[in-house]
Amino acid sequence: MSVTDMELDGDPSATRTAEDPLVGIARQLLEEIGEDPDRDGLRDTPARFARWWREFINYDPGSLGTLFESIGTSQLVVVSGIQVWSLCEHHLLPFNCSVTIAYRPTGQLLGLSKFARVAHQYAHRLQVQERLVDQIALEISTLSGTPDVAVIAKGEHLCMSMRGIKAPAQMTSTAYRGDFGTDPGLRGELFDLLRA
Ligand SMILES: Nc1nc2c(ncn2[C@@H]2O[C@H](COP(=O)(O)OP(=O)(O)OP(=O)(O)O)[C@@H](O)[C@H]2O)c(=O)[nH]1
Ligand SMILES: [Zn+2]
Repeated sequence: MSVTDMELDGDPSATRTAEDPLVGIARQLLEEIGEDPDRDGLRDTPARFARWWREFINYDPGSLGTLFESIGTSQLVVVSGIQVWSLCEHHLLPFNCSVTIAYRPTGQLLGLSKFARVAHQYAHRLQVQERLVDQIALEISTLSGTPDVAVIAKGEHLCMSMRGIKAPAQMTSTAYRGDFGTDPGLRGELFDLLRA
């Protein structure tokens, strides 16, 4: 839901700007942790909190469908180092990932920027890293019309670094579709490229 003018009493002509319910939730949170939401410094915090959550959840990936005519070869295309931020669904704490997307465009060629747009689209929601890579791989496959897609993400989760076990660590997750799942040679070519 966005922060918008809302209809009052079912009368579409009577509108006013309604306060985002997230503002009230943030005020309650501040009170619960012993803060005064009306003190200097915190007065605008509930509205900022609401804005950042809406910005995160309502992320618009923009245009995704730009495709180019295939050049008729089956070269491997790898886009690496795509940095995304997501939120772990267990603790609502951020994790960041460096995402690599590879595909063998037997169908059409996908515009270069679209790989990052897709990665951000699926990062902007409550996630686990394993599902994030799976969803990106499926979307790239659907958009490009090629079954051969690999996605690798290396992430650090604040829920592990700043709380709980407090052991910063990197998690790597992979999604291999099509020949990437069955052909060790193709995966080897990808790993060689990533090492180069
Ligand atoms: N597999 C996976 N686990 C995640 C991810 N993000 C967070 N987790 C883990 O989710 C688990 C939730 O475990 P719980 O035991 O229910 O929660 P908790 O008591 O706060 O666990 P601790 O983090 O060990 O203190 C933790 O082990 C987290 O490290 C993710 O993307 N993938
Ligand atoms: Zn977590």
